[in-house]
Amino acid sequence: METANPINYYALSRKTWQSFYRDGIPPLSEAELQQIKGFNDQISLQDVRDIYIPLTHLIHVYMKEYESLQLGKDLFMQQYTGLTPFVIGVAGSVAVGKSTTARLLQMILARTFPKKDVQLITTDGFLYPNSELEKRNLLSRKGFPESYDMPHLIQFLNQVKSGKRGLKAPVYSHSVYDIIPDAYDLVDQPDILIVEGINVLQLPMNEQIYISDFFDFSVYVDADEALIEQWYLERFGALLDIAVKDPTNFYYPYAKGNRDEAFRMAKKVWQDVNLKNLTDFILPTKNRADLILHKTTHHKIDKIFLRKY
Ligand SMILES: Nc1ncnc2c1ncn2[C@@H]1O[C@H](COP(=O)(O)OP(=O)(O)O)[C@@H](O)[C@H]1O
Ligand SMILES: CC(C)(COP(=O)(O)O)[C@@H](O)C(=O)NCCC(=O)O
Repeated sequence: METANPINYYALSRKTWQSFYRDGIPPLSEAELQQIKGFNDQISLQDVRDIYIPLTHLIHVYMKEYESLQLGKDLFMQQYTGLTPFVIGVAGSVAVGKSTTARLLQMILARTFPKKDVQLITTDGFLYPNSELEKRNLLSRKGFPESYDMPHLIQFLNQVKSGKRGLKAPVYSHSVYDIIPDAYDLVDQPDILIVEGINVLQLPMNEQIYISDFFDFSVYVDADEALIEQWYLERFGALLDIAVKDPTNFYYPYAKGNRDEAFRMAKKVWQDVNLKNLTDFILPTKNRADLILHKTTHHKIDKIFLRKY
């Protein structure tokens, strides 16, 4: 897989990155470490210290610039609009670890800036429900650009930026494999909103405005294809283990059936759907991100690319 364009990015080793802003940061408390382990016990706490803490400082630099530009614009226009949410996009392949990265970021930002309300949504919730995908003959295209209700997502982000209260983001469940009717994530005037999804840096045709127009900072989570496939299959295994106890789970029949056959099916879905989506529609958006986090085996971040301009 091709790496970031070296012309407009600083290529930084993990060692260089972790040397940024090391001083004066209080160590994570036992409760915070437990909280992180609580949502994924595989996460390396070394990564949290070495990668995510410098990252929050970088985001703070962008936030200061954002606030100052907003105030400057208000002064110029002789008006007061107040601060609008700072929006962070997290992009990357299916199963590369976007949602894990986004949750970590949410937790560490909230800890670093205790007065800021940090909220998180995922664009999976803006997929059309399976019934609608079926009508549009798109069931085998889940995750591709046309499977999302982009106008809805754009309108939603516009409302977030306009300071609207009590917004309801629809919710997708991997284990139901569909949108959950009547469920939602509340977005209520956050100071920081993290928007995570495979499509967040895409430039769909027929849209006057893109999702990324609402972003004040963006991250692309990157890794070699073979590793992402491995993580996809590991997650599939974990989904089967959960499903075996629940007949209503989408994966229940696979969990009860022959495990090798189930994995053969998952491999085919990876090859025909998610890998194709990665190659054709997700990877081309990588060089639009402000920061690229490159992961190697065991999800360890080994290289970081920071956009120069
Ligand atoms: N930093 C990490 N350390 C350990 N495991 C991780 C890490 N990030 C992701 N994973 C695992 O990789 C799989 C895919 O991660 P997930 O966050 O669900 O990806 P995405 O949101 O990109 O589809 C999951 O099984 C998750 O537990
Ligand atoms: C819902 C998704 C499009 C989004 O993926 P995510 O980034 O949340 O893992 C994906 O998990 C998916 O369901 N893809 C379709 C093919 C499949 O894996 O079943």
